[in-house]
Amino acid sequence: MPSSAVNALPGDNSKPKPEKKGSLEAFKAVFAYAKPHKLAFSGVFVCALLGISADLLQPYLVKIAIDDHLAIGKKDFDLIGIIAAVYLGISIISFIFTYLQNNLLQYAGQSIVAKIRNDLFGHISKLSMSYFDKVHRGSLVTNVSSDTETISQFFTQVLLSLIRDGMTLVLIIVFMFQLDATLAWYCLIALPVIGIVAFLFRRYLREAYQTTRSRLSRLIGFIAENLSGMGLIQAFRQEEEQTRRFTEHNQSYWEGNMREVRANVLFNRTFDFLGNAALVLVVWLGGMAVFHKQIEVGVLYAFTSYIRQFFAPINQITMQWNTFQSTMVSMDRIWSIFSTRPAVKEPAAEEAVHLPLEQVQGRVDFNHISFGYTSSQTVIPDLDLHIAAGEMIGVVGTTGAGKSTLISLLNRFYDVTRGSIEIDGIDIRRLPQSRIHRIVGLIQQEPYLFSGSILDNVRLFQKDISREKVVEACQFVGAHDMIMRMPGGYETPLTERGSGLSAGERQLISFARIVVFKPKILILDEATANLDSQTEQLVQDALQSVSKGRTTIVIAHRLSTVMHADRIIVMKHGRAVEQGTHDQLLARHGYYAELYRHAKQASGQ
Ligand SMILES: Nc1ncnc2c1ncn2[C@@H]1O[C@H](COP(=O)(O)OP(=O)(O)OP(=O)(O)O)[C@@H](O)[C@H]1O
Repeated sequence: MPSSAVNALPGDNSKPKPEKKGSLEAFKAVFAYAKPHKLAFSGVFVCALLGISADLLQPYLVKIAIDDHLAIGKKDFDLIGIIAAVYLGISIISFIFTYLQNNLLQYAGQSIVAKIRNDLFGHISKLSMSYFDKVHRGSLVTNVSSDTETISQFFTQVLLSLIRDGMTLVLIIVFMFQLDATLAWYCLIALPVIGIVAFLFRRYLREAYQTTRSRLSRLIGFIAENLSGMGLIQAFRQEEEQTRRFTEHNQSYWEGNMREVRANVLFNRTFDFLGNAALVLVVWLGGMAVFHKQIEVGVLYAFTSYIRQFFAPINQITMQWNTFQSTMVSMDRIWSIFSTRPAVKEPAAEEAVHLPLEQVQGRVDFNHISFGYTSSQTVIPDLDLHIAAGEMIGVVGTTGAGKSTLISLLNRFYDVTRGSIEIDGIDIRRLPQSRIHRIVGLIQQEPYLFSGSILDNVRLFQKDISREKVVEACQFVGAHDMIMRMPGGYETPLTERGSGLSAGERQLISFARIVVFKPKILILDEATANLDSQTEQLVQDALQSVSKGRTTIVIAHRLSTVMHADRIIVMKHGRAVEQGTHDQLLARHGYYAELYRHAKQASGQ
C-alpha cells in the first residue's frame, strides 16, 4: 500500500462548517455530556450568586460609612468598626465562594471534556480505513487534542462568564437604580455604544481566530507527517527543504496569532476607554448632582465603583462570545467525526454468524469480487480465487497489481463493491469484525509494536494470557534467546513503534503474536522484505513453523520467498493472470517466468 505522502498538508477538515442545523445538533450533543453534572452546575450558580452579592455589597457598605457617618461628622467609632468588620467578613465570603465556584466548574468542565476525548478516540478507532484515506491524521490529532480543549473553555470560561458576569451585570444595575435612578439611566446610555463596538469587532475576531486555528492544524499535521517520515527525509536529504516548509507554516501561524492578538488588544483597550469615558460622565454628572445636593457624596463613590465593575463583565461576556464562536467551530468539527459512521458495518444481529474459533477450517473464497478505493478507479475488476484450508499461497505481481488490496479486503478494512469473500463458506460481511480479526492474522512489512513491554506486545496487553505461554511462543519462533539477551528480558520496555529493536527482531515478535493468538488464516504482506538474507532465513524458519495447520497467504516481491508455496497466484492489474506451483508456472513461459527471469538478472545469477 502506498504510504501517505510525507509532505502533504492536512486536509481541510479543520475548516469550520457553518451549517446551522449541524451546529445546533453538535451543540445539543455536546451539551448532553453536561447532564450528569447538573448538581455541580447548580452549585456553581449558587456559589457565584453568593460571591457576587458579597462583592457588590462592598461599595454599598463604604457608601453607608461615608453618607451616614463620615459626611455628617458622626463620631460613632464602634459602628465604623462594625462596618469595617462586615467589609472584611464579606471579602472572606466572596473569596470562599469564588474559590468553590471555580473548583466546581473546573471539575465539571474537565470531566466533561475528558469523557468527550475518550469517546472521540474510541469512535475514531472504530472508523473504517476509507475514512483514514480521506482525512488527514494531523487534523485528527488537532481534533482530539485542541478542539476538545476549546470545548473545555466553553464550560470553564464561557459558561462561567454567562453565569457570573451576567449575574454581576444584573445586580449592578439593581444596585445603581437603588442608589439613584437618574444617574443609573445615564450609565445605561453606554449600552448601545458597547453593543455596536462589540458587533463590529466580533466578526473580525472570529475570522482571525478561525484562520489561526486552520494554520495551527496545518502546522501540527506537517510536524506529524515529518516525524513519521523522518527516516525518508534524512535518506533523501530533505531536511533543509522540510525546514524551509516548516518555517513557512510557522511564519503563517505566527502572523495569524499576531493578528488575533492585535485584534484582542484593540478590543480590550477600546472597552477600557469606553469604561473611562462613562466614568468621566458619572463623575461630571454625579459631581454636579452632589454640588446641587441632589445626591450624597457616598452615592457618587458607590456609582464610580459600580461603573468600573459594570464594564468588566460586559467586556468579559463579549470576549466570551468569541470563545463561544470558536467553541461552536470545534463542536462542529468534533460532531462531524462523531456523526461519521464506519463505512464497513457490523452485521445486523439477525444476519450475524458466530463462528466458533475452534471450528474454523480456514477456507477462503474470493467470489468474482471487484473493488476500487474510489468510484472512478477500479483496482480489482473481477477476481475469482479459491484457497483451500491449510493451503500455502504465494501472491506475486508488480507494484500496484492489487496484492495488498486483496489482503485489506480479506481483513474487511474495506467492503467489496461486487461479489463476495467467504471464510469457510460464510460471507465475511456476516461475521463480526472482531471475529474476522481473530481468524485472520496479518503480518506486515513494518510490524506495529506498541509502547509497552515485550511481554505485553506479544500478548497484546491481554493479561489473561500467561507469561509462560508468551515465552513458549517466543521459543517456538526463535525469538527467546534474543529477548533474554536484552537487559530487562520479557519486561524490556519497547519505545514507540519498537524502534529499540532491529527489523528482524520486531518481525519475530509479531510472529510470536501469531503463535499466541493462533489465527487460522495467516497473511504475510511483504513480511520479510526489510530483512537481510540471514535474518530472512531466521524469519522463514519461523514462518515454516507458524504456518503449519494454517491457511497462509504470502505476498512478496522476492520470488524466492514464495517459491515453495503450494500455489502461486500471479497478479496483474487486479486480476489473477496465472496460478500454479513454481515449476508449473516456469513451464508455462508466461508472466511469472518473465518476472522470474528479471529477478534472476537483477540478482546477477
Ligand atoms: N488507500 C488507497 N487509496 C486509494 N488508492 C489506493 C489505496 N491503496 C492502494 N491504492 C491503489 O490501488 C492500487 C493497488 O494497490 P496495492 O497496494 O494493492 O498494490 P500492491 O500490488 O500491493 O503493490 P505493492 O507491491 O507496491 O505494495 C494502486 O494503484 C494503488 O495506488
